[in-house]
Amino acid sequence: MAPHAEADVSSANGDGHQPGIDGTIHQLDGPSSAASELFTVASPNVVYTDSEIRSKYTYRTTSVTRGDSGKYVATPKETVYDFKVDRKIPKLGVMLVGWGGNNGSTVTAGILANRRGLTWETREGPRTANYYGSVVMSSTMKLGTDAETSKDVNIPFHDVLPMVHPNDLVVGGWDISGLDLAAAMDRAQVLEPALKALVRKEMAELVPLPSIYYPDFIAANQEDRADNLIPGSKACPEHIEQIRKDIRDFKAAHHLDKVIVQWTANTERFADIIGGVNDTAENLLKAIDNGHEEVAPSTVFAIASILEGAPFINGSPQNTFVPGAIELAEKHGAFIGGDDFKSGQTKMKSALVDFLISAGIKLTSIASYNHLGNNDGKNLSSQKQFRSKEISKSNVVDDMVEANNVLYAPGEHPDHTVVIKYMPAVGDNKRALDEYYAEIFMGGHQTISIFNVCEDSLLASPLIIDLVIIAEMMTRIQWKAHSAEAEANKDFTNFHSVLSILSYMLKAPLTPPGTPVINALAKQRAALTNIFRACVGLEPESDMTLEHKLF
Ligand SMILES: NC(=O)c1ccc[n+]([C@@H]2O[C@H](COP(=O)([O-])OP(=O)(O)OC[C@H]3O[C@@H](n4cnc5c(N)ncnc54)[C@H](O)[C@@H]3O)[C@@H](O)[C@H]2O)c1
Ligand SMILES: O=P([O-])([O-])O[C@@H]1[C@@H](O)[C@H](O)[C@@H](O)[C@H](O)[C@@H]1O
Repeated sequence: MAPHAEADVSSANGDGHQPGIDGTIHQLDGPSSAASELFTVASPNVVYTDSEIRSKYTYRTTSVTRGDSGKYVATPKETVYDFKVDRKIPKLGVMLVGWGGNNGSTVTAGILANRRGLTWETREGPRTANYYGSVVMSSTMKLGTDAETSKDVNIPFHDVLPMVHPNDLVVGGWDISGLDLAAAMDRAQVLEPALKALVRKEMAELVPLPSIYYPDFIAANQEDRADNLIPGSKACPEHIEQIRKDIRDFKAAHHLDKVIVQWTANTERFADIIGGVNDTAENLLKAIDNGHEEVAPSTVFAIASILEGAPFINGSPQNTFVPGAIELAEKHGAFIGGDDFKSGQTKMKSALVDFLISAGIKLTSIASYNHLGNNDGKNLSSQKQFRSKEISKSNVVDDMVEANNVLYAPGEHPDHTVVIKYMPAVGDNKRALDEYYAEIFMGGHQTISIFNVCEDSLLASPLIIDLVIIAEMMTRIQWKAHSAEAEANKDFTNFHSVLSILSYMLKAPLTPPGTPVINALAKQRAALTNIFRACVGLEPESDMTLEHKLF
């Protein structure tokens, strides 16, 4: 295989041929992406054609105003939307920036193992490939209640809309380290030897494309792996064009319908927001033309993806999406999402804090310590990179605190500290130690202490998959305000460029400018689930179960 050639993870041979694309592997494994018709919605508001699902959806909210007396006035509000879902499941490629890292190599091997239905020996006995930890592939949603038994009927999340199957993903990407994916897998020290042996041949065929390297944005301790570089140490138009060409070439080589780019490379330092440099789309493009040193590699990848029409997702905490990048995405109608995979300690926090505060327990202190020994931890041992992570890990409680003005006065919030230490010995198996301290009834206290061993890359990899599948699904959903006289196809439009629907998978969710950030895990999942349900004309999941209460 030519050096730096990306390849479908399913390529069972080394000549660059993509059997997965041509269906050879599929014929062996059977089509995994055939849209399973698990259910249809019987409603005058939902119409199925061969190519589309159309639904008329009444969105019910409550508008609140202050009356003259100072009392709130709550007014139920209804807005009717038309949704249109393209049922054609595309041939989808994902290009990972940082493909040779722990996450990149692990998710690639995981997709390959799932696609081939591999089973391998471990100390605890045989294990078979799965997608545990993926909301899309391993969780369910309530479809409704059985008409006869009144029991809940739950369906796999993946079946609510015609989504891409991760087994069908064609994976490629870039890395400043030139190791092939088999060597990268060994370097990562994440997967069992028996599993690695089963995928080694295919993984060895996968070699990351050279990437851009601006030393000032990541820890100096990363320099020793930077041997696979595109010339140039600061942003320039040539870097944009090279990355755009890489995306086009990857799409053409694998006969893809779409490509999604996802950053799973090192955490960068925050970029300064500078008027005239990165505050607008025009200034940002000009800054790149002028080789401004404050434009980060992740922002260059985001710009290249936006200009190439490829959704770009940031799995790291840095402020990739400077204001100019967001404006550029909006101008081009391109999708972006981020920031920072929410995989372990913070995911737990965004559920536990929601539980405590919504239970009326006054959380007063959160101490979050963690140590890890992988290369991510090595990079984060540098203060500027740690600061990026500290920000994304610290803001996750804000919405839940602000939502409870009984417990917290305006501006009041729990003490919250985040510590990350690099301890090579534990490798990818991050230790997260948390103490939650709260005031309870009549001056009492509750102390919750958690010791949480997160195998970081095995928790992050399913999120990488979910982000790709959901972002791609969003490219096939359009909406318009319902009006009987509107022509059938007139006025349909995409969701906003900033895909806040991805929040569940992210620590510091990016939202459309001026809109609130929701970190509470249950709310994030409900938003994702209920938007997808609305696209097939179904009401939001309700746990009222009046049918079980109104006898
Ligand atoms: N549970 C998790 O693993 C988790 C959770 C949240 C966020 N993250 C973030 O995901 C990212 C990846 O995590 P990881 O454990 O895989 O880290 P890693 O260090 O193993 O992998 C990062 C890879 O990016 C490469 N890289 C660095 N700069 C690059 C550039 N400019 N272009 C291309 N490649 C570049 C490195 O060579 C490395 O191979 C980190 O930013 C981390 O903070 C990870
Ligand atoms: O998602 P989470 O477990 O809260 O956060 C993790 C941090 O605890 C860890 O230090 C870092 O290396 C990972 O990239 C990830 O961000």
